[in-house]
Amino acid sequence: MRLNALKAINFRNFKRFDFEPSPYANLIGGLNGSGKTSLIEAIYLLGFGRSFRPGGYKQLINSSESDFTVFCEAMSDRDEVFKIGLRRTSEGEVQLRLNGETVHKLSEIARFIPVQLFTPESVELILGGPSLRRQFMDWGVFHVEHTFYELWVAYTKSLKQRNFLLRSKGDVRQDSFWRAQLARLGEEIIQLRIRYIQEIENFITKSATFFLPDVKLEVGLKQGWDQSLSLADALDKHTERDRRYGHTSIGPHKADIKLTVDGIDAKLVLSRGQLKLLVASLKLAQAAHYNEKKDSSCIFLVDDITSELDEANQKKFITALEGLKCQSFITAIDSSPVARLFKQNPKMFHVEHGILKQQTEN
Ligand SMILES: Nc1ncnc2c1ncn2[C@@H]1O[C@H](COP(=O)(O)OP(=O)(O)OP(=O)(O)O)[C@@H](O)[C@H]1O
Repeated sequence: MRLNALKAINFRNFKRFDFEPSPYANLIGGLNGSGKTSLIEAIYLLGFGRSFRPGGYKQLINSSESDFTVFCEAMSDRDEVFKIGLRRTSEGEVQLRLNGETVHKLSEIARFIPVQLFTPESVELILGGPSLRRQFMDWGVFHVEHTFYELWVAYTKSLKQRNFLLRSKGDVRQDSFWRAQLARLGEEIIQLRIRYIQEIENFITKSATFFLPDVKLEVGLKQGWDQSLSLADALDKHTERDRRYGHTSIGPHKADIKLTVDGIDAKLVLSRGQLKLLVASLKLAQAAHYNEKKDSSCIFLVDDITSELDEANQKKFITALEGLKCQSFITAIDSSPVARLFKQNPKMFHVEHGILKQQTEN
């Protein structure tokens, strides 16, 4: 998938930007606070329906306006064109458009914009809690298994219902109904995740070897309950405890990805620089798997590449992106040295005080 055109109105410090990116590499330069991150944030928003930065959607609306709009024309690798628009107002109204029609679910537009993000905060994927790794895994499952989203929505609804019942010390018979629902949906979810992790494992180890040749990484899935039990049996076993604490303590909502080096948790043995390279490997592996499964490519958003990777690793990262034929949007304060790392010249842009201009010379 590639963006042929991207437009935003009243988004962060931009009154408006409207441009036609390269189908491959796009480099966005500009001083601190000029609007580079905001530009890639607009693309992320189309792929996830929310920002990757803290603060709610109101922060995204230009401070002197009351709504923002982001619009793109995307083209699949089979040359199908999708026109996607998202508008949010300060009153909380959300409008989503797909090919001129109103749609109601973010997932209906998100599945057309498969976005990978690599920023200075991405190291949290390893250092942070399991929810970030679940999000990473579920991005992949969502994009390759179309049944996943509905299953996940149904599971989370049942989980909320059961937790409400547990907190309010409700009817035991109702609890066995919700346990059965969770067990049925949860087993389906975990099967999709197991298959995904099995498939992506080789991509991850190959990509990690490229960036960290001396590290022997192992990847596994913690499914969220004792693997020797069915989810129904595990939920039964934990019922007393769950009633006492008022929430469901096991299930796929507690899953995690295990990343180990010589049997030890990667975050305990790798340096901070190595952890960044591991994150780069994970994101590129996910994109490579997506390419192979979908016969289509992801869109890569990379914020502040020079602060994240040394020059040799910037070169490796860019070589990997070029190999995957991904469309990329890469920001850097000084983008000229980064441009020289590409085999094919990237399209160059410059942002100054919320005004985007294309640069004609590298
Ligand atoms: N809702 C908003 N309305 C107007 N301006 C905003 C809004 N939100 C953030 N800004 C401003 O937009 C500017 C651009 O921020 P952004 O993070 O995109 O810059 P950047 O070029 O990535 O900077 P850096 O290189 O320092 O990371 C900042 O000056 C910020 O204060």
